[in-house]
Amino acid sequence: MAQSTVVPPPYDVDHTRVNEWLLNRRRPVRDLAAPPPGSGLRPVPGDPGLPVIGHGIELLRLGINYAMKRYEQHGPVSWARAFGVNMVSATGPDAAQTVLANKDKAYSQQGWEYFIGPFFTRGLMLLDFEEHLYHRRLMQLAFTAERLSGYLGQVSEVVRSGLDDWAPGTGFPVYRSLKQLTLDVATRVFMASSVGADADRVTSAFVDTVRAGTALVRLPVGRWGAGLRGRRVLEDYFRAALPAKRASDSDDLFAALCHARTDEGETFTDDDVVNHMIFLMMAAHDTSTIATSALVYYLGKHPEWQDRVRAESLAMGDQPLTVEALGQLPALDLVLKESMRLVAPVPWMVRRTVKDTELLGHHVPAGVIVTTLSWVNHMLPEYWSDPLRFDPERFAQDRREDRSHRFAYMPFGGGVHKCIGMHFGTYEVKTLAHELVRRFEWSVPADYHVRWDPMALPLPKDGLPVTLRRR
Ligand code: HEM
Repeated sequence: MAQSTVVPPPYDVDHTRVNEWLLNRRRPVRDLAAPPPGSGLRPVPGDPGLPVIGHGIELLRLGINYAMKRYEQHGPVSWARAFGVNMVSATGPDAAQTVLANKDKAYSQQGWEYFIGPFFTRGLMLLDFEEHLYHRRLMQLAFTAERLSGYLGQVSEVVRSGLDDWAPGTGFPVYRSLKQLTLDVATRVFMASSVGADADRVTSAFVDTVRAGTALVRLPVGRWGAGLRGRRVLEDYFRAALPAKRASDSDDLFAALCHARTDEGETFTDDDVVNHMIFLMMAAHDTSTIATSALVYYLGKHPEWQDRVRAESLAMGDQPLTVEALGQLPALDLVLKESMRLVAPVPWMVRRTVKDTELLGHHVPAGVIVTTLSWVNHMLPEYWSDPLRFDPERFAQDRREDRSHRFAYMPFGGGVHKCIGMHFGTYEVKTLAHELVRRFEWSVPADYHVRWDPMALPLPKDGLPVTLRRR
């Protein structure tokens, strides 16, 4: 595969001198580890960065821009030290495929464990191999087509009543408002309840647990400490709700996990249910909020697409959205795909090698953190025409640029850990968008460019203010 040409940053960073310096300085290249003699493998090139903090500052300040720079400098496989460990970047679709398809069983979820293990312990994404398959099979029972249809009806209800409360105006804070709405959806669909008086405590516990993963200081203080406290709040919350849920026959996801039973009689323990619920709430909440925020942003920037999406939704009338009805919104489908290409809600995926392995001809030793970078893959000009341009038609049948490589487009990951909530998440975001365009019109100034925070997940730094009008 030809090396990528220089790609401008896909989102703005502050063009301060410090950032420019961080982005452009070159350090002497060092090998990560010597390949076994006679293996014919090459070492992984890279460098450790500054003493103690390594390249952590660059990653936190520059995010994908920095990953792109390293790809240009070293190619698809390189290493850097950050957050106290050596990390190998597996950039580009070929590298992502090797890692995520994991044919050699060399890549384990212990990579996530290192960053978010203390906060999301034994969530599905943190389990490995046989144990993971066991839990995934059981959890799948909560995501059958029949269950999804049931959830979808509830999503529509919550979204419709939530949007009735929105007070339009100039500078309307899209991100915060969507985050509240997706939390309301999650508490209704996942728990058949409202977190009510606990809402603020539970919401901030989620925020703290998610942000803790990129703490530079991994001690029970500051960001890391807040994450640990957040985890305790969530555990107490779900554990207290568990007995009633076990006894109930409600149609929410929490109850579905309590009652999941395979033909062989396998079930989840109480601890399993609490761990899975905490992870699921996190996995569903931020990702959907970011995907919807990106979609709202691009529709605000491109009124011709907003009109097109609205025309389809208005033509559908007031009927409740079903799985089939959602399939009849092709423009919305294109726009959502393009929004998640331009802003991958989960921009990187983390693994750890459990044995020495080969990655695109490079020797990667056991015990190393390996990251695949979906957001970078979405931006490579080898796979996408004019990658920085908002161009939903690239996903249309006659172009299908996403088929250029199985791992060129991977907002939901790939391989055995591919997002189990992909269909639910897609329905939720489409429902939100459908109800939004029916009720409102919105715009952003022509010279406005949102900045996505490279900390943990890409959140709009300024909360994404738009001018919102009721139709
Ligand atoms: C737009 C919305 C979403 C996006 C972009 C997204 C993205 C992802 C990605 C990239 C992964 C793979 C991580 C890896 O391989 O390391 C993943 C895994 C996962 N997601 Fe999602 N997700 C979304 C919504 C949801 C929702 C709504 C749920 C639950 C209802 C959910 C539950 C999960 C779970 C449980 C896993 C772990 C799967 C496993 O390890 O087997 N996600 N998601």
